[in-house]
Amino acid sequence: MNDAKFITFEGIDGAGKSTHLAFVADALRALGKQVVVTREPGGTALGESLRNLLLHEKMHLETEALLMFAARREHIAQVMAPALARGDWVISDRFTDASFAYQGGGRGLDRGKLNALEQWVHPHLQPDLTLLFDVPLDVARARLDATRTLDKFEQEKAGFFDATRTEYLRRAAEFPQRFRVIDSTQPIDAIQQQLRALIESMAG
Ligand SMILES: Nc1ncnc2c1ncn2[C@@H]1O[C@H](COP(=O)(O)OP(=O)(O)O)[C@@H](O)[C@H]1O
Ligand SMILES: Cc1cn([C@H]2C[C@H](O)[C@@H](COP(=O)(O)OP(=O)(O)O)O2)c(=O)[nH]c1=O
Repeated sequence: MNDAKFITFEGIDGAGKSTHLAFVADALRALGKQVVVTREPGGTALGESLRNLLLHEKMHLETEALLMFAARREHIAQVMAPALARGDWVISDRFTDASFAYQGGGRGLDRGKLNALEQWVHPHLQPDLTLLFDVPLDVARARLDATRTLDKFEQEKAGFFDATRTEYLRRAAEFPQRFRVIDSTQPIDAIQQQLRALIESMAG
């Protein structure tokens, strides 16, 4: 039986997604699942080239949205769809909710255009579970400042992340059946306990 599931990790930069990705993958493997861990933008050779442009070059807002979806089209064709078809679990560090949150919320691109791109690129594919790591902006900012050199998105101002976070939370309310909002101000251990329980219930 193909019990493959598609799980996405979302949140503003510094919320803690990457910290928990490997944990969830390991927990699933311990339950006997084959797991593919991937990320967006990226996940394929072409997608990683597009990621490099997207994270470092200035471009028109619509170019940015189109390239995000171009990378996604390739990612679905080469990695996600084949993995799900053979029964693997797919865990992606970001997916289309990020386009709605960053290009839509953060940059103000019309949601209708994003809906059209989503309908074009993946009319039938949606995550089974989307983990939204939610933190106030000042917490995320302090975590980023402490740990890394900032890319194009991470250098955006508070207003951008405020709008990004608001759009993520709006989508979580719109699609409650697949979203789980994780209070990412909790200690890492507490979050992982919660994630373990979720994964165990999902993996049956
Ligand atoms: N719950 C947490 N409590 C304290 N620090 C955290 C927590 N989650 C993540 N961090 C730290 O914050 C930084 C950014 O986390 P990261 O997982 O890279 O965020 P993201 O992938 O969402 O941008 C890392 O140094 C990480 O160790
Ligand atoms: C997938 C996606 C990512 N992004 C942005 C969000 C992030 O700032 C950036 C890269 O994501 P991410 O992999 O989370 O960055 P990092 O490795 O630094 O944690 O791309 C969008 O703006 N739209 C999208 O559709």
